[in-house]
Amino acid sequence: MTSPIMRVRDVTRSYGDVVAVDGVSLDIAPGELVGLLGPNGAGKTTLINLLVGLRRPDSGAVELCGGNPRDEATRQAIGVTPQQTALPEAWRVGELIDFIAAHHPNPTNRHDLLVRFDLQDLCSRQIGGLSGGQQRRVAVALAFAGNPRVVFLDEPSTGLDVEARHQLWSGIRAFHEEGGTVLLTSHYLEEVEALAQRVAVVDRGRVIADGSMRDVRRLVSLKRVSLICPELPSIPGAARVENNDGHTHVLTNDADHFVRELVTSGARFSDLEIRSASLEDAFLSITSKHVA
Ligand SMILES: Nc1ncnc2c1ncn2[C@@H]1O[C@H](COP(=O)(O)OP(=O)(O)OP(=O)(O)O)[C@@H](O)[C@H]1O
Repeated sequence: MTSPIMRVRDVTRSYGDVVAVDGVSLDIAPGELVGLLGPNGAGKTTLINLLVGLRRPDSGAVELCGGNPRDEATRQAIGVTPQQTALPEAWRVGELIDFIAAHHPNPTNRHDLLVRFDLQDLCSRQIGGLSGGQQRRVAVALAFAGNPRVVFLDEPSTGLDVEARHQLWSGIRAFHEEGGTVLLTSHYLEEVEALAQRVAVVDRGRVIADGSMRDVRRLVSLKRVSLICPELPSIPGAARVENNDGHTHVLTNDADHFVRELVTSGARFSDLEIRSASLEDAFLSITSKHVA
C-alpha cells in the first residue's frame, strides 16, 4: 500500500478540561478526498490544526507528507483555508494571489487559478469591496495558489449560494482529479456527499466511523419511510420518528417489517415512500449511539 500522506497516531489534544481530540488514529493516502463530518465541537478543526502544525498534540504523533507538519519544507506542500479568514481589505485579489504564490517555489499559474475558481472578474477588485461569499471563494482559492500536494478546507462553502458552491466544488474536484489530496470539514452533508470518496465521522473527539460513503450508510443500513398517516400506530423497530410538512418520517433498519406491520394494523395512510437514509440520517444514528 502507498505510504499515507497524512498519518495521525493515537493523538490526544485538550484545552484545559476539554478533550478536543481523544486518541485519534487516521491515515490518508495520497490522492484521497476525505470529508470530516461531525456536530459542532466534535474536534474537526482541532484535528486539522494538529495536521497543519498550528497545534501540537499532547500525546501521539502527526506526520504530514512524510515529515513534521511544523517544518517549513512540509508547510510548502500544503494549502489551508481556515473556517474564518481575515483577508487584507485594501489588497486586490490578484495581488493577494501573487503574494501567496511568491512564497512557493512552483506556484499555480495565476490565470489557471482564477479560471478554476471562476474569479477572473474579481481579479482587480479590492478584497474589502467584495461580498462575504466572494471573499470566501477567494479565501478557498488561495489554498491552491502555491500548487500544494495537500489542501485542508475547514467549512469551505460556508455562506455561499448554490451556484458559488457548485463552482467551488468543481475547482476542488479538478485539483483532486490531478492527484491532489484534500481533507475537508463541512456542515453541509450534501457537500461531503458530493465531493468525498471517504468520510470520517468525528464525535466528541473520536473517529466513530470511517469508510466510503456507502460503508457509512451501510453501517446503519437505515431506510427512511415517509408517509401521511394521521394516527401512526406504535411499531417496534422504528429508530426515529419525526413529523414535518404534513408527512411522518420513520427511520428503520427493516422497512419491509415496518410496512407489513403498518398494513396489518389497519391504520389509514397514503403517499408511502421508502428511500435509503441520507448521510445526515446515518450520521445522527451513529452519533446518537454514542450518547452516554
Ligand atoms: N482555543 C480553544 N480554547 C478552548 N477550547 C477550545 C479551543 N478550540 C476548541 N476548543 C474546544 O474543543 C472542542 C472541539 O472544538 P473544535 O473547534 O475542534 O470542533 P469542531 O468539530 O471543529 O466544531 P465546529 O463544527 O463547531 O467548528 C470544543 O469543545 C471547543 O469548545
